[in-house]
Amino acid sequence: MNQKCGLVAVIGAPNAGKSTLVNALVGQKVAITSAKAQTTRARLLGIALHGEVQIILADTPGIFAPRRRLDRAMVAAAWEGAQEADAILLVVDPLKQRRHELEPLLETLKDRSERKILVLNKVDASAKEPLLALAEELTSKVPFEEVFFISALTGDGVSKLKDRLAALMPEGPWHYPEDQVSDASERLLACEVTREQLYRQLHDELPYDSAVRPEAYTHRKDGSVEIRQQIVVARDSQKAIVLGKRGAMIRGIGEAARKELTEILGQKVHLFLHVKVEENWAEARDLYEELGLDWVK
Ligand SMILES: Nc1nc2c(ncn2[C@@H]2O[C@H](COP(=O)(O)OP(=O)(O)OP(=O)(O)O)[C@@H](O)[C@H]2O)c(=O)[nH]1
Repeated sequence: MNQKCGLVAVIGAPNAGKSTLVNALVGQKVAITSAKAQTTRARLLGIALHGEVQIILADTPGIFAPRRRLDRAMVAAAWEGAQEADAILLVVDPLKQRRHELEPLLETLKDRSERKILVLNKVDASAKEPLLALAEELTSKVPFEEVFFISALTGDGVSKLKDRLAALMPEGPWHYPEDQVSDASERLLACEVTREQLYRQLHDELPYDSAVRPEAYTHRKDGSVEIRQQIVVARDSQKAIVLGKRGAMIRGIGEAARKELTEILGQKVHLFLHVKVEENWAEARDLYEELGLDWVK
């Protein structure tokens, strides 16, 4: 058996479609997607299989100009993902290029020794001519070895990209068992599902300063799982928003998250959510560790 296995770092400005692409490559939902920028806080890995090849995808947090400690930790986590990679994919949304976030990435990428691949995403929503011009412009700035035009949403071009990635992976034994599509612990994945529901149901009312923290994850004797989570916000006024009138909002969030978790985990789920106010939680070191991020001063 000639097994192959390698790591691909997926980077790009927030909202470029990285999580959607990872899901499309893996063929099932592992990373959480959302229309709101910067939702990827923890680094989740997706594992795609292609014949004898295992492609490990680092679905990195959106990289943007870091201001606070949390942001800097996210950037560090993103680059850490790119460090040992056999290939770096830069995913760009041609419609919203977010130049202030893209330019520093291009600047850093151009001096890196890894194989670099440019992925122009969302071709389903873009015209052809500007796409070609953009590809030309970006390749003149960074020596990308290849350019792919894809739609992570419709799947257009994704299998071609996957074929190519598989061909690039070095020989070596698989790092993960065949049936494992993500090494994100179920605990963390469960928090991501709740966080996605928070974003979905509160839209722009939800402050960026909020997080979902795992409290307990217990397998009950009857085959069901009991999940307890904390929703952390920075102020009392935010707590009131999350709770809603007579708790209606948090009940709706919990119910939707529970349904999705039941489907993902394939077992009965009991989900308990608590809202906690923690001023300056973003500065709390233990939370960083729970999120799987390095503490960056
Ligand atoms: N039309 C279209 N929309 C897409 C495509 N790929 C992703 N999107 C949408 O773009 C938005 C952002 O996608 P994500 O996959 O969450 O983006 P991301 O780069 O992981 O974002 P961050 O987590 O903020 O870094 C979502 O609303 C997606 O549905 C695509 O190929 N075509």
